[in-house]
Amino acid sequence: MAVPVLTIDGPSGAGKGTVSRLLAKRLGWHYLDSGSIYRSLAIAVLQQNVALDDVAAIVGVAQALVLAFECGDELVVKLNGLDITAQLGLETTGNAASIIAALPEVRAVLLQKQQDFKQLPGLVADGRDMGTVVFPDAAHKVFLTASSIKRAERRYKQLKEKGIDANLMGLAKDIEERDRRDRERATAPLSMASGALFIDSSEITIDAVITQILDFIR
Ligand SMILES: Nc1ncnc2c1ncn2[C@@H]1O[C@H](COP(=O)(O)OP(=O)(O)OP(=O)(O)O)[C@@H](O)[C@H]1O
Ligand SMILES: Nc1ccn([C@@H]2O[C@H](COP(=O)(O)O)[C@@H](O)[C@H]2O)c(=O)n1
Repeated sequence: MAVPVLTIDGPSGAGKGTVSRLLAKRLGWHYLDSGSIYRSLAIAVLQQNVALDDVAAIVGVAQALVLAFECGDELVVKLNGLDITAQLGLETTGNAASIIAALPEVRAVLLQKQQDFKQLPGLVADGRDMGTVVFPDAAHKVFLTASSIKRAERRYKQLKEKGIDANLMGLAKDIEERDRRDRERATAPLSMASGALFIDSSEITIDAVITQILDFIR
């Protein structure tokens, strides 16, 4: 039986994770936060003091990566049995993830780990290349974006709520730099999949985004 897949790609802070988690719950489907895999790898690489340009060593860390995901209201991620959820959302983690995600050898190792999430009754997958590379045959594809200043403001609020110190201008600069790297890399760059529904969430609520996607897939 074919497994229905809904892919939601877009830049950092567009709301992909929030919307995907809520949709997965609503539909009773599995959820893949592919960014958390790249982020977990970045944490493992940094923990082991591997340089971010040492391709062979990073591939070794990727091959040995043992991750467990617990998807409740918040996603809990364990690396080799240890809870790394608190480190996942840090900007340093996101920036390191984006640097190693540009390496084709790393993407090749992580491809199957992501495809393994495709299981009945269905999957909502969020990331940068879900609809273009990882699940090109997905039944439904969405490209979710928002202006970079809105995304920086949302990220700022999110970090402050977690008690993490943040600087709005610094966040905006980091987000733009990460977007540029994700869009311009040679392998699996961030781009809109053909046939995807385009949504700009700058001026609309999370509920409105969810309604548009549910209307699209029904
Ligand atoms: N339409 C919206 N209106 C207001 N706030 C929103 C909207 N969409 C998302 N947010 C808020 O923006 C923040 C970032 O959202 P989220 O983490 O889902 O983005 P993301 O695209 O998954 O980012 P990343 O790719 O970096 O993981 C969250 O605090 C979320 O609640
Ligand atoms: N499918 C994906 C998902 C993520 N990345 C890279 O990881 C970085 C962190 O992702 P978040 O979604 O958690 O912000 C992101 O900037 C990308 O470089 C990816 O390449 N492909």
